Amino acid sequence: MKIYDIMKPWEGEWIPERGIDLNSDIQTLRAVDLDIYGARADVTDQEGRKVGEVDIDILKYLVDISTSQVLDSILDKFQEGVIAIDARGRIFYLNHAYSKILDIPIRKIIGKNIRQAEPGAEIINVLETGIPITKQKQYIKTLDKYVSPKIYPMKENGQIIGAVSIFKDTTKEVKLKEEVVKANEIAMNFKRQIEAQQELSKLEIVGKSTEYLKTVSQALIVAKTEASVLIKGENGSGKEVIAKMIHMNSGRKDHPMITVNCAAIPENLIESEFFGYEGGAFTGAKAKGQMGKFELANGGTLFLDEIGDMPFSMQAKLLRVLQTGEIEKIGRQKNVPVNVRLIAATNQPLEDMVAEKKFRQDLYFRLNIVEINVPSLRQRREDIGLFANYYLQKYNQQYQKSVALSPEVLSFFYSYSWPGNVRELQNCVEYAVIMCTEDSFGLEYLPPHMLQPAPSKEGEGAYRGESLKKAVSTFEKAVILDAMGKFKGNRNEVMQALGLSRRTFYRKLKEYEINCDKK
Ligand SMILES: Nc1ncnc2c1ncn2[C@@H]1O[C@H](COP(=O)(O)OP(=O)(O)OP(=O)(O)O)[C@@H](O)[C@H]1O
Repeated sequence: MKIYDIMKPWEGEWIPERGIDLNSDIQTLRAVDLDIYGARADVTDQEGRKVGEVDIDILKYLVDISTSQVLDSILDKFQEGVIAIDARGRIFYLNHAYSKILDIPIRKIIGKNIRQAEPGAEIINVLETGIPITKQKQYIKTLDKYVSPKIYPMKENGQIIGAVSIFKDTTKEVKLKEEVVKANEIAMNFKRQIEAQQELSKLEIVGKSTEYLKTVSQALIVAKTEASVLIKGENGSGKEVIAKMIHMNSGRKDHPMITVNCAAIPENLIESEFFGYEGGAFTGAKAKGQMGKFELANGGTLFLDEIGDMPFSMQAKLLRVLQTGEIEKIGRQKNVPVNVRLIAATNQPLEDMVAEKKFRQDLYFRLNIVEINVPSLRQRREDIGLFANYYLQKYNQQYQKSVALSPEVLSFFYSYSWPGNVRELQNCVEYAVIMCTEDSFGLEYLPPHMLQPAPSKEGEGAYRGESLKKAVSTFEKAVILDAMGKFKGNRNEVMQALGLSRRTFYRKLKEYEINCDKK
């Protein structure tokens, strides 16, 4: 502060004998030097003319409080910690708040060099660079505290003569804010879980375990975007169910969702299945041509199930469509633009397949913008009872029966590993409802692969009063369902084990309405 900041201006003309220069710095004055003045001192300009007057009492007071002792007592009233170092880094001042916040007695560090007392302290950087540092939040791990430091260089005539750091203990505020954020997150998760549950009941989807609701809420979030989604999960865990949910909650819900099971299409037909062809494009082609899945899904969603089974050559073609937004229809000169959202699903470790060069890395990245994992039934055991009752009701209705679930079967269900997941449970309940001739089914009615069957005389009890044709179909369906469970829903293995051609196999699935064909 300068003298002119506190002087009372003088309007008359008078040249004094002695006065204080109006540019004098108050801090540089000494109280004893002011004793030569009376009650007032004259203030003079550079030519020695009186330009004002100052009250000596006030001036002496201000000179006094600028001594370090007074400053000390003021700084000591601060709740903020203050530390000051000189040009060499020696600590010449710190207040009690500093000592309290950082839990260091003053005597331990006063007079020491900051480089030894606190190596790596930010104030050293400020001393060396002259650039101030302000931080909203700095964590002190050893004390589990947060501070918000403001560190300034002290300069005189452009030279750095020291640095001062002022910081507040913000631990309570930061922790409170963190609590609030956490509470919001919990509320948000809760809200999402409620939304997920509402969505499930709307779509007749079963599941209330936290793991499954998490998957459902992720699906609902991603549904609102246009991002490609890769759904991962074991066979029969419900990947297609999640894909449908994404489609039904997206802006494309009024357009079709077309499902392609990449494993079910023979390699030589896959291109025409995807892109379609013009009439007469090749021998055996339909006269009117055929639309491919991309065209059918235009405006909507294309769900590529078992993407890991897509032939490598086809992967390149798919990638091109994703990059250009156009398809090359067989037999057509001009490319056809398509607007399709892609959802892919796999039960194979695609990352490993990429490493083994069995799956294109560029396509993998393109598909895997968002990844959703569907938990296996083992990972959500609390849903097992729900599913069991849900399917029991469904198949009792379908087969006009009123079979109940015995407690021993239910407890077996909870302990079983369900390698084929929801589909296996569904097939198992359907099988049991078909086979059961009693009011409630016990373990003996479960598909044989799940348990060691009790030895029985061949054919005993096989006749149940129905025609041979009906009995054969019932048995055939049960065998397919059982094999589906045994091979965890892997259709290729089931086909092989049952000695069926791909065509016959899919025809039988259709005929018996076995729910695993992605059509
Ligand atoms: N949450 C659920 N609620 C009701 N049914 C479900 C649920 N999840 C799966 N399912 C049923 O389980 C069966 C298998 O589901 P889905 O076809 O979606 O599995 P997936 O993982 O796509 O199978 P795959 O690996 O064979 O392609 C279907 O009949 C489906 O309706």
